[in-house]
Amino acid sequence: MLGRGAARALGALRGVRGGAPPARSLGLSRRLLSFEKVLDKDHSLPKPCWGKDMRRLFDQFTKKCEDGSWIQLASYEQISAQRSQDFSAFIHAYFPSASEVINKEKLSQAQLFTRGFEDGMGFEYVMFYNKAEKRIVCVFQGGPHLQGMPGFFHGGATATIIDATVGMNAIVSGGIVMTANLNINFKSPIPLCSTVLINSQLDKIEGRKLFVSCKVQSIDGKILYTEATSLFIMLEPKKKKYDLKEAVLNPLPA
Ligand SMILES: CCCCCCCC(=O)SCCNC(=O)CCNC(=O)[C@H](O)C(C)(C)COP(=O)(O)OP(=O)(O)OC[C@H]1O[C@@H](n2cnc3c(N)ncnc32)[C@H](O)[C@@H]1OP(=O)(O)O
Repeated sequence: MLGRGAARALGALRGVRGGAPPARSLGLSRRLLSFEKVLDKDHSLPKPCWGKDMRRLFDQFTKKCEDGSWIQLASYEQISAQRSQDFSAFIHAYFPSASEVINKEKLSQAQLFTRGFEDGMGFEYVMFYNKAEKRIVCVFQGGPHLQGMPGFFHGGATATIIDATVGMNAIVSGGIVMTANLNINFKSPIPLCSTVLINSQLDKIEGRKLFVSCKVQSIDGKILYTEATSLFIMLEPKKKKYDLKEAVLNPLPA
């Protein structure tokens, strides 16, 4: 696990983790977007449902965080209440027509797609970020409710975790971005309930465009399951009022 120095470095970046007090003891309201959400469960920390491969890779990457070259990204179902409101206001201002058709009552049931499954049944994952190399590695263990062809992951589930990973890579560099294009080549089916590594790389930034690619591989690196390229667009900077990058790196304000 983390040494004290690494834990402090991570804590400074994220303001949480490594013994930081939970949201409630920080005095944060648990009430978000006018409904109840538990803020302080970080889904990217080890759970009993994680298999030995997932756990071993978590430990390996956590060790790499000790010198500060890698950062483990925390993952909550929701960001803080204030940030949720700021973010919603920004998005609604950016997409006014969508804002008109969004069912405000249904919003009370909203949650991050990849975190909406019972533990172990859907997407179990943890991401590690290397700023110098512009890489994010996602350790992903997909559960039985992600089946497509019998015994294998659904291609849409694979696309989802790819989008989440390359998307996170774009966010940490560009702030508020949206996927404009995602090209996926499925090379080999991924066995259900296996653990895989998703290696993503920020290839280039051109103005508001971020180009991110990734490979999904077996944990021994011998099988290339999937490869993808993507284009993310930073939402118009002049309209930007919300720092998503900061929220990702530091999800619970001190
Ligand atoms: C926390 C978990 C993170 C997970 C990440 C998940 C992210 C997502 O899944 S987002 C959901 C899926 N994506 C969407 O719904 C986006 C829908 N699309 C849109 O809203 C808009 O097209 C949007 C915001 C991407 C771009 O719109 P806008 O800001 O008006 O930019 P626009 O002026 O059209 O384009 C900017 C530039 O990008 C280019 N571009 C835009 N789309 C594309 C595309 N699909 N392919 C190639 N180029 C494109 C344009 O040609 C333009 O280039 P240039 O500046 O050289 O002329």
